[in-house]
Amino acid sequence: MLSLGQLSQMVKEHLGLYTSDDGILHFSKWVIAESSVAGRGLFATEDILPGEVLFVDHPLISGPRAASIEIEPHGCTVCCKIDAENTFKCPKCGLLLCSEQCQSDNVHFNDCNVISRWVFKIPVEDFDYRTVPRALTAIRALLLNDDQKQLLSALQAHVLPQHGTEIRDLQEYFEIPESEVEFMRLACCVLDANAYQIATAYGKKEMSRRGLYPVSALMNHNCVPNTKYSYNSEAQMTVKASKHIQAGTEIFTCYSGFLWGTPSRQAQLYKTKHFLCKCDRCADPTERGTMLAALKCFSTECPGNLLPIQPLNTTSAWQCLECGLRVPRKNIGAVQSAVGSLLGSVNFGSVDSLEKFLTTRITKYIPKTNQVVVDLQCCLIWEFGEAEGLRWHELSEGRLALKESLCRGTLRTAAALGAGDAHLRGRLLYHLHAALAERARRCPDQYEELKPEIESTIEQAYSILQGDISAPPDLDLRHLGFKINTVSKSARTADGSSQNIIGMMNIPVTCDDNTHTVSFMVYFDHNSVTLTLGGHRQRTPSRPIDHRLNKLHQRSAQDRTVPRALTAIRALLLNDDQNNYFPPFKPMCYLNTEQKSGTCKNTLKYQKGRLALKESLCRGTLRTAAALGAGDAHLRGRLLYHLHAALAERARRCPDQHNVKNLMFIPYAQNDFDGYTAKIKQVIDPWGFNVTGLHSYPDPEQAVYSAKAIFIGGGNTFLLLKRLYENNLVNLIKTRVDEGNLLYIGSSAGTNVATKSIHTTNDMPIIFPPTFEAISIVPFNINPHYIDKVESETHKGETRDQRIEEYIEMPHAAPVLGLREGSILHVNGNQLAIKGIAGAVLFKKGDKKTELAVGEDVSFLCRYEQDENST
Ligand SMILES: C[S@@+](CC[C@H](N)C(=O)[O-])C[C@H]1O[C@@H](n2cnc3c(N)ncnc32)[C@H](O)[C@@H]1O
Repeated sequence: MLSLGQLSQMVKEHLGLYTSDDGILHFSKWVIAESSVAGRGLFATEDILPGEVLFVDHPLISGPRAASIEIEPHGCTVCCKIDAENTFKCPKCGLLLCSEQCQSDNVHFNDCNVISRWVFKIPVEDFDYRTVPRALTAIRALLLNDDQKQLLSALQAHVLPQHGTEIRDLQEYFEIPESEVEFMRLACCVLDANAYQIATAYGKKEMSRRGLYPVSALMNHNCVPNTKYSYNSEAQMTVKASKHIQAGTEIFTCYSGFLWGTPSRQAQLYKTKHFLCKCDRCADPTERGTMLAALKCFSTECPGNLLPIQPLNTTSAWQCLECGLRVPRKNIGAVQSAVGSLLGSVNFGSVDSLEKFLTTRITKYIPKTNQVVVDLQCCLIWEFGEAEGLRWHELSEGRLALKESLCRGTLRTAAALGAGDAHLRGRLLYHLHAALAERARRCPDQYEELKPEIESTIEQAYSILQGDISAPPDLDLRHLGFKINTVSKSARTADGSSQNIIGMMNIPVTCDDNTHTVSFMVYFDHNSVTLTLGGHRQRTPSRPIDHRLNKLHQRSAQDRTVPRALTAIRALLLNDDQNNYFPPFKPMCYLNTEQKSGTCKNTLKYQKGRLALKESLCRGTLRTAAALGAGDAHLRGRLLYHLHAALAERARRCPDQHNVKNLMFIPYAQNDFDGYTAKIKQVIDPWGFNVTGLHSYPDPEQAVYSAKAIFIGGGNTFLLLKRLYENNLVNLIKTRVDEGNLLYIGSSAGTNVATKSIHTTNDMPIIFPPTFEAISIVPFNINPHYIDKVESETHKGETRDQRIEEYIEMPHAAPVLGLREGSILHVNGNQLAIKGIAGAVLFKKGDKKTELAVGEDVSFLCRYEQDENST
């Protein structure tokens, strides 16, 4: 047996081999000492603050967890991928592998070398594919050097017949030297007493592993620990204080389920670690008032709860806190078994049945505070907003509210137990934040009210979970304040690879004193977030340097977990010339469009116009050729070929452009959404369309994504634009219209917002939109309901012409098309025509007002380029 001094020295050397990310060797604020709880333990030598790193440990050995192999036997023993179709047995040693690459990996080379030295009793083909992987972690102990073997042997081992059975099974297949059998058996006993399950990356399904972390192994257990631990992608384990640890006190971890009731924890600890915990929580029948173990009183008249009289005695009778009824332990056991059987009937794969079971069945038999209820509640929390079919945008109002209240309830329970900044608390705070953010997205009016909690929950969640491989991949971005609109989490990219897409995100980025709003697609794959440029840049009025971008830059200097997005974001700081070299856009696959490769600038600015321009140039040149009498000349053939290709491309982009049946009405310009929609419906439905109001959809963005045609009605333009921005619809509508995927109809205010800006509306500015910049389907302004000056008019106010002229004099002014009542501007790609019955007028800087007749082609307006510097 090593002395404490020798053990401390070995531990120091072990830690010294692996410095943490910050380069600090965390060994200064604690020592290894005799513990009154059990054997040796770690003790604080100084006060340690919550969140302080105690040490960063590295596994002596790691490998598959025997229990998980029983459940999921098809894991690769090198990369841990579970791939039943491709896994195969190594012909030399019988270990499972998933690829040639894994077979030639060093890890496998070493494993195989040890095993293939043994004499085989039966051929590899006859091996049960579980047997060798189950023993693999212990087999790897044979590869340790002498010092490491000594350290392993110095750790606590429960040498009992139930530990090490995997080595006995291994001996059925191989003749193994006795010394190796002995050491592997010891390794199994040490592993069972000390190993930690290694967390996997968020959302990644892989074979579960355990690791023997020698320093962590010296921490004793307490049901309310004062530390938390997390893993990075190299399986390094960082142990931090989850609460203030006073100098001289013992440093504890928790070996059991934190939200389990005392009888369950006791049973598990006894069975696996061979001790009965006597901590304060275990000694308190109510477990700090959380009543996690409580059962309903057996007396049907009584609403009270039963709890163990002496929780530290596993045979203690239970008693009702209300009526005092005493129940023998064996009767309690019978109820607990019945609850267990009831749980066996639940289909855990179905959230619907889980929710139904939780809300209608289980609470008939056990109190709402019972650990079984709390556990099921956690299952729902993790699923709502995250699982397939239950993504944020698909979540019903009821479920969103339920998620929020379950998060709050479970946070209360964790706080009552004294969890401190435990991983569980971080996870719950993240989920509460996400639920609140979703609520704010759905009800923008509530944003101001929700904002403080949205920010504080993510702040706390971030400080607890940062650097943790199992943390949600968008934690960083949410913490930086980016609003992420969930669209879909799984989609296929154009190159065929499967990606998880969180959604679209608009980031204001400052460049040359102008703030650009840039749309990104947000992807994540297990432990990183990727932002991909997509959508359109929009210039918005100048704002101060974007502090979030700076924050991201600063963080990159010290934090390796900065999302891979950083490089993409930095690219936004390039000037226009550099921008031309920016790599081609990736297709925005979830919108089902394929954007052609091109420079950033081209794709952004001219994508829409060029297809339409090509079409109209082909037609124009064909007309010229025909007028010249070209006949079937080569030139005509070439032009026809190009016209055909342009038409085919248009048809590909909008396969059913002319097959609109449903019209999405956006009533945001008025306040009576239902009444306004009903009015429009009454007129349009009889024409063979089905009109639905956007307000009737739970997720407006999602609804507009799916719409083929929208109609934005009139009312107050300021109010309308504000609501469009609040619902993130401005960029979305522009993108979809430009791609040819969405038909746009606007009347009055709906016409104003389709233009470059709303400067030329006739409405009163009753509310502030974030900017006057509008959807910009056309690059000029419109004045709807244009009225000519009536010479006999005695009214002394400004005429419409005077008002428009005032705008035209401004440096930022674009041309203004005045549409008289009964006029329509028909936009088809780059072809613009005045239609209807009343004609229009055009105001341009430096020009006199021009009359435009019905039928007139005004496509030239589309080519109007505003001086970029004048905004
Ligand atoms: C990982 S070791 C902890 C370090 C151990 N005390 C040592 O000296 O190496 C786990 C073992 O320590 C003992 N232990 C840990 N926490 C305990 C507790 N709260 N009460 C009783 N025994 C405990 C149990 O025997 C358990 O199996």
